[in-house]
Amino acid sequence: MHDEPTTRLPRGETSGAAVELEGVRRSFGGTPVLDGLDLRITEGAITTVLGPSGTGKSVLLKHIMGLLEPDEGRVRVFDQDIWQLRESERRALRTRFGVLFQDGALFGSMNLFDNVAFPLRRHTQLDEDEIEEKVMARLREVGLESSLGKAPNEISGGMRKRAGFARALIMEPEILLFDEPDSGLDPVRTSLLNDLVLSIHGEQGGTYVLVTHDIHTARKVSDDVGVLHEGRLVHFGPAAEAFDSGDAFVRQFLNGESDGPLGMD
Ligand SMILES: Nc1ncnc2c1ncn2[C@@H]1O[C@H](COP(=O)(O)OP(=O)(O)OP(=O)(O)O)[C@@H](O)[C@H]1O
Repeated sequence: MHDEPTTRLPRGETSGAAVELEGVRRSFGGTPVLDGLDLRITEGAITTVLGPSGTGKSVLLKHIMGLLEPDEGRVRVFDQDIWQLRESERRALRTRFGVLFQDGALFGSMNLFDNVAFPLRRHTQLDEDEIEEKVMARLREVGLESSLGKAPNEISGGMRKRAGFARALIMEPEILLFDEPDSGLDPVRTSLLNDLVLSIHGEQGGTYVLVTHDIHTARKVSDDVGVLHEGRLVHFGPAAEAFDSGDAFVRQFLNGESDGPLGMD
């Protein structure tokens, strides 16, 4: 049984961070994936974490949401150390997150309307008229109101991402996590999705965290950029600075060069 989390700030004071990771270590089968990672995600900002395939970007998102517990280190969400909370409090904290998974993670047996309505039907007492109003508003925002009766396999990859975005927004999350929103999309559709991310964030605010290996996405949408390599952030700061970094790995990765410390393995 836990008392009030010891790391919570005095009432009325906030750190301005939506999420903070401090010295987070996590291994799988003896192999370190996160190796003393520090990260501060500013409330209201769009933060992008870039890194090569298999560096632990998805593992990082799961730590941010409290789905994976670090072997060492702390994760604070809205100034609460989430592993000092009771399970019920942690579950309540997770409802403040929305997630857009790589493939949209839509239910194949449901049309788009029912996919977007699903969290409301499951987690709220709203009646069907109220649900319809909210779902239609979200589908309109992402330009899918005329496809509401379609199944996920009847629409394009870009439309599936947008439907996943609408579903991620439906519970009005304060923090929205995007796991490679651009994977599998061509450059034009990636750019259109990024425009949509920016316009919805501009209208509604909230804290967005994207993980991606697409530097164009990072350039376009980010306030802050972190670069993950070998379990740590080798760079973190305002987007403009990331692209001028003197670090050899950061420069190689962000400029897509074959020459540098990052090899084929
Ligand atoms: N539950 C798990 N059990 C064992 N190993 C895991 C688990 N989750 C992740 N890993 C390992 O952690 C490493 C990082 O995986 P992760 O999916 O976070 O990478 P990523 O950067 O998101 O990759 P990609 O860009 O290819 O999606 C991989 O080697 C993966 O096999």
